[in-house]
Amino acid sequence: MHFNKDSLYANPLGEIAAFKFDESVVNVFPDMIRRSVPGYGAIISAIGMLAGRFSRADSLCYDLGCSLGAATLAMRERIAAENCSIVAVDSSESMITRFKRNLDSGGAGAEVRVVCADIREIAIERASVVVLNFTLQFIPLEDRASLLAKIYQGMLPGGVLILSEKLRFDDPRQQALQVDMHQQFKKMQGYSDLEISQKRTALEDVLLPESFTVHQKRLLEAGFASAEIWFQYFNFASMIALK
Ligand SMILES: C[S@@+](CC[C@H](N)C(=O)[O-])C[C@H]1O[C@@H](n2cnc3c(N)ncnc32)[C@H](O)[C@@H]1O
Ligand SMILES: O=C(O)C(=O)C[C@]1(C(=O)O)C=C[C@@H](O)C=C1
Repeated sequence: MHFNKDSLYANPLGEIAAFKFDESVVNVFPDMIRRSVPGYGAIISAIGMLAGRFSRADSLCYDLGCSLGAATLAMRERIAAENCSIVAVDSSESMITRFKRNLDSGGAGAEVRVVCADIREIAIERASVVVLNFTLQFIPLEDRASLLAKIYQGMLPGGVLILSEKLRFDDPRQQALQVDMHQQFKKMQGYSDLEISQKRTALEDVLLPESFTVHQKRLLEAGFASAEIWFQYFNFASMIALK
């Protein structure tokens, strides 16, 4: 994997284009996500642990919005069930091309199928584990309920959905505090005020965070028996929904 340092927003940009998962982001992605999402590494390893526990024989594990496959690779290491493979899906061709190239260089464990597609358009079937690791936040608000309902319907009884998201808070003081602490986290990771503010502009209208209450309500409406937060670090959280 390439570990180029993310300096995409380091210089003043005249016009700030909407954030896209293109070639320039792919080149710096592992560094960008690790320095932008507090707790990212902990979440990736827990996804591996959960896949080890919930994966079933003759089932599929889905990594939806897989990017360069960090969650897929963590799951692949831990899946011991017979005839259980991983379907990794992303709509960014640049991400998928790079992920396939990295995957070709080897590694043991569950079989992995890498697919370039829109997750709103693929079939979900025989799923024991489904991962949406910081992906749902990029799906238009009006499409989120139907996507979650499709996932629920494609899951086997006893299956798990791991949903990680940037959260927003209804209380204005909480919202201001948590956003501010996240910015402080980014500064401690070496991002400048300019980088932080230009990235914030690029993500506006692209990354749409919702509150935990909204996520939980929608998961229950999709059919899940329960949905709880298992990890939170400021305004970034990961939820477990059980079928
Ligand atoms: C923040 S990244 C996900 C990080 C990744 N899951 C990980 O754990 O490293 C969001 C990803 O979702 C993908 N994405 C956004 N909308 C999508 C859609 N409708 N269908 C498929 N992938 C999508 C983007 O291309 C991007 O790679
Ligand atoms: O909120 C931010 O400042 C972020 O950079 C978050 C975030 C994400 O949550 O996906 C946005 C885009 C990149 O993929 C990496 C991190």
